[in-house]
Amino acid sequence: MKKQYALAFDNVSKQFKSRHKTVEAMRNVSLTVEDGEVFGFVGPNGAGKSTTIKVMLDIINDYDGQVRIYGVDAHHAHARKGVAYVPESPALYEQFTPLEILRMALDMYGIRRTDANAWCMQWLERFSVAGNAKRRIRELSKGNVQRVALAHALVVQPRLLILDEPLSGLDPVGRKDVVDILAEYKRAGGAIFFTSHVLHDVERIADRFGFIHQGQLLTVRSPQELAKERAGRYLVRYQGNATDQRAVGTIRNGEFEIELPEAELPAFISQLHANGSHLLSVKPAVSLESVFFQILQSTPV
Ligand SMILES: Nc1ncnc2c1ncn2[C@@H]1O[C@H](COP(=O)(O)OP(=O)(O)OP(=O)(O)O)[C@@H](O)[C@H]1O
Repeated sequence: MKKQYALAFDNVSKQFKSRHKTVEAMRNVSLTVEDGEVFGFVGPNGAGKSTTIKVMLDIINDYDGQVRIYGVDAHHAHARKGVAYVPESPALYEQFTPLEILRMALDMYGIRRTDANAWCMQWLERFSVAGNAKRRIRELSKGNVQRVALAHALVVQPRLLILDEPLSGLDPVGRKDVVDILAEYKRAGGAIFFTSHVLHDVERIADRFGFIHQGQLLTVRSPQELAKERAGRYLVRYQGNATDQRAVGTIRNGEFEIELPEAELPAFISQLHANGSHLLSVKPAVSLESVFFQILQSTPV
């Protein structure tokens, strides 16, 4: 029997044409996400991440290739049965309360529960916004709106959750809470497709990462493969002169950061001392962005 994927992109291309130029937002993208898998879609601004999501949601429907959600062509609305989506900046009805919004989600998905109110409150509590359950959305902070939007997605217990930059707008505590909830959802068998242009806490729950650049899926890697690529690389922070072209900008006035392989550390540190700079810290490089740039450098686009 043919395997049924949560998501299957087959050779998908999308161009935006204007009078002056053509942008290839997706170029022959093929990828699959298994049921229960967490797939991180990573790429810089303008890489094609939102376009990919809009294709899944059929907001963009004039593309080449085929997209299937649980085996159903994404052009059909019923492909999105059991699929929930949270955009980067959720636009929830401002005049409603979080509790009303979650109740509406249950109605929209045709979910009837005798304990509907308690069930919704449970999800608002889970996202630490139960105290705001009866205030209007327009009175809530951006971070709390984001939490309500995530609760609104999970209250219907989707089998696939599509998240555009899920942690943007959340403080560190909020990010940890959300990642814990998503990890729980994954343990219960849920699949997630999330986009990110900066990687952070959410990467710990991903099973695989796809790297997109200029509409092209460059590679798909597991966290284990990425960890191997990061091994032996260090992030050096120092104060003083930008002694090396590779330093990635000022962190604060006069502070710099550079990523180096272990073999180059001693020479670099001696050079810092020699020109009067001060070493602030040396830590193993853990940023997925740095791996992304390595992939970019080693992949002909
Ligand atoms: N409606 C549109 N008309 C014309 N060009 C578009 C349109 N939507 C997207 N693009 C272009 O397609 C490319 C991919 O855009 P997309 O929004 O998918 O990138 P992204 O990876 O989501 O970026 P970001 O991280 O900034 O949200 C960009 O060059 C963008 O300018």
